[in-house]
Amino acid sequence: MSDLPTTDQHRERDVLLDVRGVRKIYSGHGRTVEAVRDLTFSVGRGELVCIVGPSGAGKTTLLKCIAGLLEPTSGQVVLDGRAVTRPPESMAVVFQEYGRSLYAWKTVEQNVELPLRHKVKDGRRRRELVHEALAAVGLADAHAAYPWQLSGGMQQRVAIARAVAYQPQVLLMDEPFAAVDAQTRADLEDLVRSLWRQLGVTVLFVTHDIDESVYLGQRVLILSSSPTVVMEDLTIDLPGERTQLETRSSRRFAELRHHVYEQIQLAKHRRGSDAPATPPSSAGAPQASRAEAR
Ligand SMILES: Nc1ncnc2c1ncn2[C@@H]1O[C@H](COP(=O)(O)OP(=O)(O)OP(=O)(O)O)[C@@H](O)[C@H]1O
Repeated sequence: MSDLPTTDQHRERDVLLDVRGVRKIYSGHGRTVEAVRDLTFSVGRGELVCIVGPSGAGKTTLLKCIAGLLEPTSGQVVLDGRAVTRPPESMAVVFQEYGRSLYAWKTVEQNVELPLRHKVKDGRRRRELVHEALAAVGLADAHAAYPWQLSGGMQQRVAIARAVAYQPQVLLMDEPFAAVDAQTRADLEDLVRSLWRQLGVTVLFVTHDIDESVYLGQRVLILSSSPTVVMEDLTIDLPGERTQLETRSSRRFAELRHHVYEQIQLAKHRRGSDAPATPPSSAGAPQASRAEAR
């Protein structure tokens, strides 16, 4: 590919999240696994950054370290100038398994309100936030339903509403749409982009799906195989206004997608120990169907 911008030549930006040399080694039961070797990158305030990498590359591990749910073996995560040592109030996480993250015996409204209870003491303000968040994800009418009465896509909307109601500075999403059908997934992708634009929240989105990463992101971080490093930090120079039909059928989308696909293929065989700091960009025809980084 001719002119792929890498984010090394970054514009000046206001860094909100700084991941500095994060390494994570799991040990126990006579086994040690170096899941993440050395991850360094930053995310600007209000950016939407996607992370793709081969299966087992340590994406979930990284997100847990960022969320303060896991302690890195070495390195540091800094949020707005402060080291993250436990889950920060200004972060919310949406996981893939919406079924397990919602309480079946609580209504939609109660599920969204729950994490707010310790953050917003004023009950009226809490209910306002809950209703605004449900309206923002198109579920205003479902507030009294129970999760099990909703489709998978609707349940994931509830999980997103819960994160949005919390008014986070940073929204972390770990393969949030992996378990829904293709049409629902497209709708939820558009929902994420519209909430991001509307709320000005900073989003870090982990996905296996190469098309999804290019469609959603302003940048895509491509990870190597485990032990993991950032192989490439790619700027997605598609227009800000994106639509499933037009954006995905544009030439630039195909070029970017092709490039990420190719890097992921390389990443599968390249471990952190031998990934170059800034790999070259390359050209070629787009791959066929929706590509997965597995
Ligand atoms: N609690 C744990 N204890 C030991 N090893 C672990 C633990 N969690 C993850 N690992 C190992 O760390 C590596 C990275 O796992 P992780 O789940 O972070 O990768 P991933 O990129 O999110 O995977 P996938 O794409 O398949 O979801 C894997 O080799 C995994 O087996």
